[in-house]
Amino acid sequence: MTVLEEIIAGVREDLEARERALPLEQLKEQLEFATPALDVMSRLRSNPDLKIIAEVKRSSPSKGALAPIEDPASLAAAYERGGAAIISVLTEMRRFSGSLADLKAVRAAVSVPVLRKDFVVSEYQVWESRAWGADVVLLIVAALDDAQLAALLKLTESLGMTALVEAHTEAEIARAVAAGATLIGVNTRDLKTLDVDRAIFGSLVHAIPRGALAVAESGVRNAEDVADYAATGAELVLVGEALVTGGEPEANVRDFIAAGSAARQQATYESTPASLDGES
Ligand SMILES: O=C(O)c1ccccc1NCC(=O)[C@H](O)[C@H](O)COP(=O)(O)O
Repeated sequence: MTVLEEIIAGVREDLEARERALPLEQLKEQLEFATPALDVMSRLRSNPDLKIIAEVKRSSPSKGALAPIEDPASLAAAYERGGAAIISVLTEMRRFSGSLADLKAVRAAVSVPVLRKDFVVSEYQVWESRAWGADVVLLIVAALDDAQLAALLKLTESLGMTALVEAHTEAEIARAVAAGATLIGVNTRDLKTLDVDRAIFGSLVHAIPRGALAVAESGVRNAEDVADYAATGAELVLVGEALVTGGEPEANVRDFIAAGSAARQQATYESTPASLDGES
């Protein structure tokens, strides 16, 4: 079994227990009272800067324990003060020490969109994400077949949420596009081996259509890495470990945005015909 398959096996077991405790029909009733999800794509498209998705991440299969994060709401509030466009909350319990309670606490603490970062393999989890306050749901192409991906994306959007559809290869990006994804992530961590290769983003970004937004995920150690992703075409960068272990989360998010935005501007300038000609 790959790491991804092992994680998903555990996710399915935990999911069965939650479905027994709260069947889907009862869960749907809770949504009648939920506030609508935020319009994430409009917010993202209205801002030309490099945007940071800042993650609440206690532990991971690749690194083990990262940070205790006793108060995820305070961490998320610091990320928001630093300018994070989206707060990502890992809700998987066994390997990432996350929970739906973290998602709810973060939702209550910030006004920016909140991403439920988990291994979504069923419609129940999509309904659940909305019920616990998510605006964005992660859908991992490698974890789903084409029919599942299309159905989960459709359900996510029908509930007013946005799907961050994550790929790791050109073929997976093609599947994300075929399913109708408009927010497409390239995870530079191979979820089967856990190896990180940041250069993968630059080599695959051309496959993401212009109408979609490109997200570089994983492996950021510092502002320079954010700038490198931005220079090669990232509109958003998802950062976990560097923010939870780096201290000063607010200042670090701010620095990452500044470095990424400067690199984006430089890349745009260099690609305009006038600048190539040396004209002003
Ligand atoms: O982080 C892991 O080790 C991991 C292993 C298996 C599946 C998913 C995993 N991480 C999820 C993520 O995508 C990252 O948390 C996210 O991109 C941030 O990565 P990083 O900045 O490298 O912490």
